[in-house]
Amino acid sequence: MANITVHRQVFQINDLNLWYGEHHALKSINFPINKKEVTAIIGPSGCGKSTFIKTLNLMINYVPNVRMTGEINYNGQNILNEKMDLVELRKNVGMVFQKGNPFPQSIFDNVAYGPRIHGIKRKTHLDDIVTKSLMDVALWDEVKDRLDAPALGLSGGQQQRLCIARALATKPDVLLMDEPTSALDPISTLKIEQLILELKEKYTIVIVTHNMQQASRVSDQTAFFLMGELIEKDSTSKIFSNPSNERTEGYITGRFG
Ligand SMILES: Nc1ncnc2c1ncn2[C@@H]1O[C@H](COP(=O)(O)OP(=O)(O)OP(=O)(O)O)[C@@H](O)[C@H]1O
Repeated sequence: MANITVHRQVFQINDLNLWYGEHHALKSINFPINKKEVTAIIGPSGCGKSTFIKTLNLMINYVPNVRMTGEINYNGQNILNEKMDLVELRKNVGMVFQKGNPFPQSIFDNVAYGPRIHGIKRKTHLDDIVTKSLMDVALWDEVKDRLDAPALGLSGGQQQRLCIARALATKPDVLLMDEPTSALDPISTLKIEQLILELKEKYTIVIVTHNMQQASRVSDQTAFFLMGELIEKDSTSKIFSNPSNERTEGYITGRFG
């Protein structure tokens, strides 16, 4: 029988340290991220949440004077290895930011952007990808009659769903979301949360959030960061009902942060 290794973890982070110049922003982080689960990263401002999520597809490499040690194993391969193909990595590990940031192009071209970069040119193929990606984020019905209209004409919540569709169009297996609803109204926020719950059937999702209700609503695992350290990571129900560390409890009960 073939020797097949099944990775339940998409990422395994081992002893990850990160410095911005002299500032030690991530301190010896050890962290498995499970496949097809939602992992929430919580913690007070400046604790390293955004820094951490940006290491997972090496968007952090765009920041000058960053140094890292340790390992970030993605499907068994250490992405800190110099030979890593970053275009391929970011195709597989997509990212959505705080504010929807569509390109100043049409709705169609925004979603087709990634597939085109990866060499898909045939119109019918692009049509299929764009339709499916927009359906996946429940935006299709709202935009199907105006795919050639500028994406910047959409509402904030629609722009954020469009950016999720743009990330999905390259068929990633991980979706990183850095405070994806912090600029949205409550109804748009609920739509994104509903979407996250649907997307986890197919994707592994890591979400940074300041909103603890949101973490408890959408995530399976929660990790609490404080001053660059991972204080505790556990199932979301355990973190919010009976955390092991008193600093986690202090944060989730609102005693600090
Ligand atoms: N480009 C940078 N250069 C230097 N220091 C940085 C840089 N980006 C972040 N830092 C510092 O690293 C630490 C972690 O920042 P990070 O943005 O990851 O925190 P965060 O938990 O995401 O905060 P917030 O919730 O406010 O977004 C902070 O002390 C921050 O000032």
